[in-house]
Amino acid sequence: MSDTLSQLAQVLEARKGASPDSSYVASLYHKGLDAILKKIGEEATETVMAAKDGDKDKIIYETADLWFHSMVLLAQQGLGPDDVLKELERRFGLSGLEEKASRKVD
Ligand SMILES: N=c1c2ncn([C@@H]3O[C@H](COP(=O)(O)OP(=O)(O)OP(=O)(O)O)[C@@H](O)[C@H]3O)c2ncn1[C@@H]1O[C@H](COP(=O)(O)O)[C@@H](O)[C@H]1O
Repeated sequence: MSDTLSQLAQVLEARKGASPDSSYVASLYHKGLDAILKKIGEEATETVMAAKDGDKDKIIYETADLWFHSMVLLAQQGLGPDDVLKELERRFGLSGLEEKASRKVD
């Protein structure tokens, strides 16, 4: 897993013990699942709008917001980015793309 995702996941885990007044992430945990899902919906919509505008910088910014809030959801559910990466790796292996990708490099 990327160091950034791994380190962010550790911070998100640590925020479970923080006061809602001291941290944005802790305040989201405190508000609960619906508040986290609302943020994911908003950030997904903003990502779509950025793509429709063809604004690459904004696509990156909004996708980062979307990934971040998805990671908050994973943490709140007792999951982490490694669970999602394992699923992607499983699909990658199943489709034979791994083999095709390595052949392309050769
Ligand atoms: N990566 C992020 C990150 N990305 C986005 N955000 C927050 O997500 C929110 C995005 O919401 P919007 O785009 O709707 O902007 P907004 O209008 O300010 O938000 P709202 O007032 O509507 O909530 C903003 O408040 C951002 O600050 C983040 N907040 C925190 N992190 C990481 O999480 C770590 C822990 O954060 P804290 O819990 O705040 O210490 C930090 O060290 C960062 O690494």
